Formats: sequence, structure tokens, C-alpha cells
Amino acid sequence: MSLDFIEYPDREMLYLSLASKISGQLSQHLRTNEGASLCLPGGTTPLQVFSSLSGAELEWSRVTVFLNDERWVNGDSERSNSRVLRSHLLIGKAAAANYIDLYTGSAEPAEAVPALTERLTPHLPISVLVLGMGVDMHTASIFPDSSESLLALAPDAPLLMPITSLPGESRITLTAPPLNRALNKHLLITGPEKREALERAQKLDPTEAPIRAFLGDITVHWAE
Ligand SMILES: O=C(O)[C@H](O)[C@@H](O)[C@H](O)[C@H](O)COP(=O)(O)O
Repeated sequence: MSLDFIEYPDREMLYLSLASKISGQLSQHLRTNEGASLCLPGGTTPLQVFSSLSGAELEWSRVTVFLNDERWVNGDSERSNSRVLRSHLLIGKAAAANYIDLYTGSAEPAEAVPALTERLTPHLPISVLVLGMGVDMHTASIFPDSSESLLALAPDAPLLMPITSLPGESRITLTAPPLNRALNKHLLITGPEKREALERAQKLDPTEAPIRAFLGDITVHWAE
């Protein structure tokens, strides 16, 4: 189990370098495989990585993109992770990618699980995974101290889990096993608070600090 921590001189450098790392790993994968999959975080931190990646010279039509997790809201909502992905990544060259939207429009995320499982399974293992993290040490929609998270962290967890116990909207998340089986894993964090949170997480149990469950063979990309 190894954690590689890269500290960048500034955020701009981080976003550009990570985008170029991701596109390099995807094109490497495409050299010997028919297709590649790219699984990306929601939230606000990755916006510029998405923008920079959208112009990458890649055979995007052979790349399948999906999010780590999604909030159960319409695609035009301010809270939609897909909205950000559509406006920042799936434009320019990357518009040719095959995008699997985790939000299906069904009333509850549980109803979407069987069909989504069928659509995502052919794209596993994930070729390139980027995770984000909150200052509370959650990642994807796996939050500290919740019974749903305990299930999502289990070694035999299903591919997807609805998350309905958080305040606000329901969510859907990929669980720990498929995320951890990714061939290339990255964690994108910025700012001193998240760096401290990551250090704290390394001494805690994954139920208290879910990111802890993902720290094997991962590259952490950080800038102030
Ligand atoms: O839907 C979500 O909320 C995310 O996928 C989540 O896991 C995110 O990566 C972190 O909350 C960090 O979010 P920020 O980048 O906004 O800090």
C-alpha cells in the first residue's frame, strides 16, 4: 500500500499537471485496449482540471466517462455534478466521449441501480479514477459515521448504492470495491484544511474517515 503525495507550487500547476497525467494514462490504456473509462469527482475543486482535459488530444470516442457519485437532482440544478461535467469537460474534443449519467430521472436512486449497474459493468475496472474529498474526510458520497457508508465500504458492496440518510437531496455513489479496483487512482485536494484532514484520516478508521479506505496505491495531488 503506497501513497504518493505531490505538492504543487500553485493550483494552476496542479490542475494542468493532473489533466495531462489523466490524458496520458488514458491514451496509454487505449494503446492496448479497445476502450478506457474515466471516473471523476463532483464538487467544485475539479472544474479547471475538467476544462483543461476537455482539450486533450485523445480518441475520446473510445473513452467512457462517469462520476464517482451524483446528487439526485435534475441535470440543470446548481447541485448537479453532471451539470459541471457537461459544461467543463464534455465540450471541445471531449464532447465525443461516451458519458454515463448516474442521474436517470427516476423518483428515487434505488430504482436506477439495476440499469446503471448493467451500463457501467462493461467499463470496469475503471482505467483512471480521480477522487475528491471533503474536509469531513468523505469521498464520493461515502460520509463518516453513517450506516450506509459502512455498507458502501464493505468488501462485498454492490457497485452502486443509493444514499438517502444525508440532509438535503438523496445521492447515488459508486462503492469502495469498484473505486479501489481502478487501475490508476488519484486524489485531488487543495488548501491547508484538506491537507490536515487527509493527515488526520490516515490515523482513523474508514468508518470515521472514509477516504482512509482509498489510500492504497494512490497519488495525492495537492496545492495550497
Ligand atoms: O458530489 C460530491 O459532493 C462529490 O463527489 C464529493 O465527494 C466531492 O468530491 C467532495 O465533497 C469535495 O467537494 P469540493 O471539491 O466542492 O470541496
